Amino acid sequence: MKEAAWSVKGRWTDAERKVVMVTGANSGIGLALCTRLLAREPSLHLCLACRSTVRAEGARRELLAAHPGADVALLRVDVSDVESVYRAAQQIKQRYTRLDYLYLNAGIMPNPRINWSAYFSGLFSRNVVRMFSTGEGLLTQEDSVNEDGLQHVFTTNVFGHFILIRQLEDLLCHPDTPSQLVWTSSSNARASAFNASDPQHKKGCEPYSSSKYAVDLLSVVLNQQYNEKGLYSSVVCPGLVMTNMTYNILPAFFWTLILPIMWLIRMFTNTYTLSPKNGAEALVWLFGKKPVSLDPLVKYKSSTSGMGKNYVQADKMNVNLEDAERFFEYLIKLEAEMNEKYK
Ligand SMILES: NC(=O)C1=CN([C@@H]2O[C@H](COP(=O)(O)OP(=O)(O)OC[C@H]3O[C@@H](n4cnc5c(N)ncnc54)[C@H](OP(=O)(O)O)[C@@H]3O)[C@@H](O)[C@H]2O)C=CC1
Ligand SMILES: CC(C)CCC[C@@H](C)[C@H]1CC[C@H]2C3=C(CC[C@]12C)[C@@]1(C)CCC(=O)[C@@H](C)[C@@H]1CC3
Repeated sequence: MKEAAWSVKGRWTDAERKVVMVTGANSGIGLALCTRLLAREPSLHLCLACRSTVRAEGARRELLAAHPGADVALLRVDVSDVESVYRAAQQIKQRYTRLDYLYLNAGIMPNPRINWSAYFSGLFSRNVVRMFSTGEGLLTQEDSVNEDGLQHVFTTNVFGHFILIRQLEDLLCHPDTPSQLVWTSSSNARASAFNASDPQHKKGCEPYSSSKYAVDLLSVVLNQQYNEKGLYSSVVCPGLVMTNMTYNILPAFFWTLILPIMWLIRMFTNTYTLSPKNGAEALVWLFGKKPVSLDPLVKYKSSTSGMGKNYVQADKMNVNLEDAERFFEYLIKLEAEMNEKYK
């Protein structure tokens, strides 16, 4: 770290201290991750990258209440707004000389709608377990366009984070001391929801599924491009977790009402992690894992057994490598346009 101003409570951060940044850290899985990381390694420097200063300060207070000595800094960034990402990256470069972990966790699923006819026909099909564990075909969303003319879901879940990584290359790429990117993807990521000719999903009605598949593709290419430079990327699925995102699909009282059913479903699928703490399992597990020991083609899934035991399941991803390369080229082109506009 560079400046005294960023050492909370007037303490300097020494070179050994790991620097961890989490986007979307003020609630849900992001906040649970921060809590668990501090419990595991109290000495780390944690930076909460959030769009709302008020909510970020609230999260920081909560973390400090549980871990009074913790070193927690805040950074304002709206990942749906490319200009905000460039500004944030500038600030990060002024504050830090390196980033050990960058958790790319912020994400949205706006205006979700349940396809009830798919739900009821799925209930009596062979795919019922898959339907409940991935939500495949059950949800549609209504996307919008931001001021740059970019799709909102794509920018928030993928592109804003991509720009952040590219802007922070110097802090992330140290071949002797590798850094790790950890994406909060989803088992809802589906190749058939992604169209390489329409990577922003302008035409479809499943932008969330498409964006999470895009994350999976991107992570694969990032590993190809950056491993030699000391940067590694992994994708995680936290399972189905009760957070603001899921309370946006169905009201909180409904989820509470069907909680016994969800515990029952847990007997058949280990993906109903339900609490943010359980959902953060794979994200915490990756912290401290040697990046070279990780498989770039695997999605690490937080899992909770019927008896409530947490563990991580490694599932091979079904990604199209040609689409991955084509998508990366698309991102690089779009980045060049944004660089011209904002740099
Ligand atoms: N809940 C679940 O079942 C699952 C969630 N996930 C993924 O987990 C991640 C975390 O979601 P979850 O904890 O569930 O939901 P939450 O809504 O609780 O958390 C989302 C976080 O992202 C932040 N965020 C959203 N938009 C932006 C933005 N434009 N700029 C900066 N931050 C932003 C939110 O901030 P704010 O408070 O300001 O809105 C919030 O802190 C997401 O990527 C989601 O797709 C994946 C699989 C399952
Ligand atoms: C469980 C109940 C009796 C009925 C609930 C039906 C649906 C609302 C859920 C069934 C599977 C769920 C699911 C998700 C959302 C809610 C369901 C569709 C996700 C898509 C939420 C976000 C993610 O990223 C996925 C991992 C979830 C997969 C399962």
